[in-house]
Amino acid sequence: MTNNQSIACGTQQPRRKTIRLDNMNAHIKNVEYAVRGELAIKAEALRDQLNKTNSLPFKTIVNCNIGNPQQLQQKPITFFRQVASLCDNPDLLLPENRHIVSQLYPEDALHRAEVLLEHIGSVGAYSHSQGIPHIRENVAKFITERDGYAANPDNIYLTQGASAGVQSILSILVKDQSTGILIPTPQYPLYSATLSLLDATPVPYLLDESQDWSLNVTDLEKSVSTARANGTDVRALVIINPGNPTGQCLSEENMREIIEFCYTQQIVLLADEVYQTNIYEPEARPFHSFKKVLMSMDSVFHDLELVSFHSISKGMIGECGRRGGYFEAHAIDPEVMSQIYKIASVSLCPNVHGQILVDLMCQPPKQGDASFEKYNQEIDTIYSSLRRRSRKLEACFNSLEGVTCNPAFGAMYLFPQIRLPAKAIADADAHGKAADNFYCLEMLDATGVCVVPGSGFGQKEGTWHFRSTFLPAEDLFDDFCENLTNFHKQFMNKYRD
Ligand SMILES: Cc1ncc(COP(=O)(O)O)c(CN[C@@H]2CONC2=O)c1O
Repeated sequence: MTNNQSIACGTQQPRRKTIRLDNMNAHIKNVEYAVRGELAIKAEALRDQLNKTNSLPFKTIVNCNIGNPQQLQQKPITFFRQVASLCDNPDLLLPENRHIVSQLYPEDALHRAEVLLEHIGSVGAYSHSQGIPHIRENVAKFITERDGYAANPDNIYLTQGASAGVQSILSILVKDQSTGILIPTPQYPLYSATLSLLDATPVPYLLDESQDWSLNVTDLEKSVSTARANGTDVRALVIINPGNPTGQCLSEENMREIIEFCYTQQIVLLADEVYQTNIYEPEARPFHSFKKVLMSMDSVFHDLELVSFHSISKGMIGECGRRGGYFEAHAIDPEVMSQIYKIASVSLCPNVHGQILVDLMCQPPKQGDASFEKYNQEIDTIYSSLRRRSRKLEACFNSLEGVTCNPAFGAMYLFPQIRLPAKAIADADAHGKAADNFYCLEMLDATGVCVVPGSGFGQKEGTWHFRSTFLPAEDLFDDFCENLTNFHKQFMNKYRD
């Protein structure tokens, strides 16, 4: 029987797919990214269910799994959206429209959009692959003003969020499986996921929960010497400061030790500083950039290879969806810089909307500008609310039986340790789940709150954690904490030994 005949009478075998799980890129199958993993997928399914029935014990899903402020009703910064909307619709700037538009937009927003468009042309055009030179000059100016040491626009790349910058630099650094990259435990899984994709060797170093998640250089040295003894070519150290998921903020002294360590061990320092304005104890734990600390040290260290990352997704801005960020590549071999440029050019350019927001993040309204008061008031309102919510949720977690939680000195997360009854761990095992994952699934089913199990970030053997943002809107926060408290009591009673 011909194929057509077999199709006609419905007896044809299903056509074998060309691309299948068994023959696709195996490195992709090894990738894990818990921030949007099992819990987040189940939360979306429950959200769909809520839209159809009210059969669940809660009315909404609260996504505390991801640092996505505007998903949880945080308002965008007015000035930023004014300038962005004018850049998107330049006819608004035409003289014949000015008398109407100037009733809706402040003078400094109109002027900023005109200046940007002089350098951009159209937001619909490809830009320079490194990012628009004018914006890179503004980023360099921001870094120089922040640190007190010069930054070169040629060493700055605008990126599709910090994620794209991190993945680009790691792909340059990783030669083959023997390449080792030091990543913290716990870590933000962008790093472990990208190393899986590149088939590189993650070299974990433990953060000390008993010391506010501090980093001990002695532990770094042990990790490096063990890895190198096993034939791993350890080349780079990832530092997330302020920390995700742990919220720690490094002291200047600790940073100097880390810089000396990298310099003597011939290790490239990758400084993920996307939370540099999410600083909740600025007196006790201020933010210092690694670039500033490096340049403040003896000039012998100034040749250390350092790549620093920043993003528009965090801080008080939270423009995650616009995908904007940058990295500054310091003291990188010029021939390697050419390779970085080549790879950037393969993707043509980062999106221009994200670039505009990077410009606004780095050069916001200044004292005396028409929009300064409103801008400052919006930033302060968001900042003080984040700080209050951080402390409220920390206190809530520390009030729970068997739970301890370090304060968040920075970032947007808390990472409490949960001590679970043996029966709960046994039940988790029976369900084929890690104990913290099982606890988080039970929390989601009972409250609609979606968090991420500590196993998605890595944790010290024998400990269990979960990560939650403190982003739910402040007017819902007391209910949010009460729901978590009630769930925890029920869970602990259910599994009490
Ligand atoms: C430490 C760190 N670096 C980089 C990024 C990437 O940011 P971009 O949006 O600029 O690519 C994130 C995002 N934070 C993720 C997303 O939300 N919750 C998280 O843990 C992050 O937490």
